[in-house]
Amino acid sequence: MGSRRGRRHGVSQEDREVDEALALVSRSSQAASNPGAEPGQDSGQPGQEPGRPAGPSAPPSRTGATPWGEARALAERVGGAAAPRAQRVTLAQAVGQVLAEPLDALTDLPSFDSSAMDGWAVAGPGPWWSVEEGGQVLAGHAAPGPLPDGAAVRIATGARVPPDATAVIRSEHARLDEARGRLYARREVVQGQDIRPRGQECRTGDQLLPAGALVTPAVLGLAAAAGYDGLSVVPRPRVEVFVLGDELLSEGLPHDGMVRDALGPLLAPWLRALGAEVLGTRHLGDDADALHRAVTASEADLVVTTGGTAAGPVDHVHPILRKAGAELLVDGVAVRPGHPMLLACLGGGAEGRFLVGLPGNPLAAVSGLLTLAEPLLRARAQRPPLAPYLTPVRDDVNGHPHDTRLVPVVHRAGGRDAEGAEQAVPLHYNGPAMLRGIAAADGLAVVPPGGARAGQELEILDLPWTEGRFT
Ligand SMILES: Nc1nc2c(c(=O)[nH]1)N[C@H]1C(S)=C(S)[C@@H](COP(=O)(O)OP(=O)(O)OC[C@H]3O[C@@H](n4cnc5c(N)ncnc54)[C@H](O)[C@@H]3O)O[C@H]1N2
Ligand code: MOO
Repeated sequence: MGSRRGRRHGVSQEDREVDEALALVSRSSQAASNPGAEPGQDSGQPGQEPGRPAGPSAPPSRTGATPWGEARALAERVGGAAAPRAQRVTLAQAVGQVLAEPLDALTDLPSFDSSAMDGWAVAGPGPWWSVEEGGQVLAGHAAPGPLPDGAAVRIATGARVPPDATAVIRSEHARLDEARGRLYARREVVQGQDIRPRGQECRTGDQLLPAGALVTPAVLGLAAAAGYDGLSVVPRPRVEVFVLGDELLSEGLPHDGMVRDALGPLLAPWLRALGAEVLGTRHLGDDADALHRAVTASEADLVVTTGGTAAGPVDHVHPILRKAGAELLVDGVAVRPGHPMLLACLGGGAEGRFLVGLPGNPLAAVSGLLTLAEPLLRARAQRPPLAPYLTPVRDDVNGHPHDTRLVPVVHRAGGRDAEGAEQAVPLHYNGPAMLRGIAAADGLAVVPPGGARAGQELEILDLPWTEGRFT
């Protein structure tokens, strides 16, 4: 706390008043109804109704904190400001990255006239005589010779259609009189049927996908079919995580005032799900020199720290950023939880190297991850912006008088109203030090200052596992 620009050291009277007011409301009206809420986090101002803007008696807004939407937009801008050079990688390495160049077909597809079915290639009207007893044209085999008019030859799906063949008849639609060596069609034969002509899907040079397309497993298949052995992609942003705090344990039960490090295990896979390459996660304790050395020596495009963003005696993030000559771009965001989060530029030339300082409280850290790291990484990897996604909220949600709130919700898995329309169900256990709510959630609802009424549409930030899948 106290991390707003120009007054990082100490807590102002104004800040104390805000938090005391919120804590009182929370204790009197929230605690009983919402066991998971924490003082100052799940409450509106006294007497305030959800969905109403803060009235004249609302505590004053904190100065210097960047509005939530502005902070996200700024993180996206700096992330996208300098496009990193394209990188040539194998197909397998490219999955999950973004195409740096359009995917142009290197060949016609199919690259030869091919049979769509197992059956007979025929030339001209029937009945046909079999070209050679037991003869057949198989996929991948040598080019067959021309088919004389009136002839038929067995053919397999994917095999080259002999020159001069006029149709393919599926085996189940043909009858072979073996004694006479004659082939009869059981139904009308249409010129060209079940022949896939060369270039049906694309011609050499056709654009199959534009630059910027996400390389999905389906894109890998298409690229391979179209002749690619590797792809030119936008490199994944490299991220290094420094977990701060002497009180953190890496295993076993919490004891003696120590707590388990919840962010080390959470951040690397979450960052990977956001498209980053994670160089490593290191626990640095509360050692300012070690943090300074680690931040200045890091080769990452983005350094993510956890904890130490406030103004306590061992909160070293601001001092080491000053010492490193970093430029603070965002120093506190008007969002709960997570308001002490910060974004700094560490220099690094045209492309820029950045640091996102996540608050130590675990849900506050998730809030910082989605507010600052996600847009920065997305823009740097040149992934397309996400269209805002709105859904009505099932229940009233208390808001902060001035700040945006991010509240864990379930919206895909089971949140439906009587008519079956999707709705977001706000979850309890959403205090800044709690992960119980977010662990059960598939999104975070963006609650405007003043709160929201049941039925009101709120923006939802999807979590990477929203659709029930995670790799
Ligand atoms: N006087 C004030 N103090 C605080 C304020 C305030 O407004 N005035 N704001 C509080 C808020 S809100 C937050 S968020 C935290 C942010 O503080 P820091 O970023 O400096 O975080 P720490 O002090 O290092 O830790 C806070 C809390 O989180 C626990 N923690 C830290 N790292 C981890 C981890 N990896 N895994 C699990 N838990 C972690 C830590 O033990 C503390 O309990 O400041 C408040 N203070
Ligand atoms: O409200 Mo703090 O920002 O716990 O997260």
